[in-house]
Amino acid sequence: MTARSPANADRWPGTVVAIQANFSSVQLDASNATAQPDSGSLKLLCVRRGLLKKLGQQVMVGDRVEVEQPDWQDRRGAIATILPRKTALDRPPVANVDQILLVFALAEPTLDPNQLTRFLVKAESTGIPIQLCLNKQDLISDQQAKHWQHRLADWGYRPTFVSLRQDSPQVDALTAQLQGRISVVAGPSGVGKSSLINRLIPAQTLRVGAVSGKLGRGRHTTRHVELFELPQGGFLADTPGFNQPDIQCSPEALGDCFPEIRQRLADQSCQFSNCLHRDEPGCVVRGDWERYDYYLTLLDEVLAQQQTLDEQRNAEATEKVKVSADGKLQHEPRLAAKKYRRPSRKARNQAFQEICYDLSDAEDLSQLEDLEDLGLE
Ligand SMILES: Nc1nc2c(ncn2[C@@H]2O[C@H](COP(=O)(O)OP(=O)(O)OP(=O)(O)O)[C@@H](O)[C@H]2O)c(=O)[nH]1
Ligand SMILES: [Zn+2]
Repeated sequence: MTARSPANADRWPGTVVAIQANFSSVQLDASNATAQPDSGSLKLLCVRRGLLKKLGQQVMVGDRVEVEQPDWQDRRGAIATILPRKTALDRPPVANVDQILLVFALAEPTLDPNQLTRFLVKAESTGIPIQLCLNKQDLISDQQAKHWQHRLADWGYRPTFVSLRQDSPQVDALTAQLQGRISVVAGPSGVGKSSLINRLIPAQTLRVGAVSGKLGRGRHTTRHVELFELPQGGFLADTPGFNQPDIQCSPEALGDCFPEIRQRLADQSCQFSNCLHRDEPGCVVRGDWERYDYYLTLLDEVLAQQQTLDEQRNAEATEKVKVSADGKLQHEPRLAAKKYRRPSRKARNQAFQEICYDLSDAEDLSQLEDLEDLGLE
């Protein structure tokens, strides 16, 4: 985390840990502690400076920001700068994620290689590094653990085996992997994600980390993403948003989501550069490896998806689909030029309400110009 420099002495660096409506909860860096007593590990409820709004810059959970004019008493401030993002996940919407912590159980529920593959491919498709954690080691024999270790090594993964029922030293190894990083926890239901988070973040921290007032929504609502600070530094995002592993990537990109394929293509090349590794001649990927059939199944899925998308795009280009009062789809020709269409009354009202909401928080009056832009003055 960056320390404050004299040049930006009135700006306080921090990380956005939650967003609700127009407010961001910003956890200030611990390095601020010397400048303001009690400001380290302090959260401020912040609005966006008017200029950021004019530039159309949205704040995301995980964003590194600089806060101005902190009101230490009321714990409020204004976000003056959003620093460039290293990464930006879509679902869940979190910026600067360093790794995805994928949690599965070795038993109860039974470790299903097909389901694990779907989650792994989904995680790989983001391009963000993956840490695989296999929990409930206490429920299987050493021999079974070895079997999974070798099997997953063939897939290209080196998981951390843990048991949250026992004092597992491997949990410390996991702690070290998470330190100083932003990690998103993902995995199916019942594998022990909550148990792991409770182990990694003692109850005290969680209580302190809980948002209040205007930000106070449950941490398990789908829209809500929140980062929890780890005692050793770093943040964990626990979110259900990631947990439907619907694979959305192009057929050409799917191969990149399998370490086995990456490995084969690192050593040699297929005859055709756009090879999808099915039945093309001169393919170096096709062959006798465990997950090849899973690859083919997922390939069929993404090919079907792409076809649907192409059809939708073609239809959208020439016509508009509307749902009539009796639930039937109606096709209408598309209006030629956008500028002749007035925004709907609903859209204008919504935009108006959003701006009023902002104004009621008295950020500054420059947003009145936004009203003019919308023709609502
Ligand atoms: N035997 C055993 N049981 C465990 C272990 N870790 C968690 N459990 C149990 O597994 C069950 C599910 O754990 P949770 O932590 O709620 O799992 P989760 O992944 O958060 O589940 P969801 O909230 O449904 O997503 C609970 O009954 C835990 O007590 C473990 O290491 N060994
Ligand atoms: Zn090929």
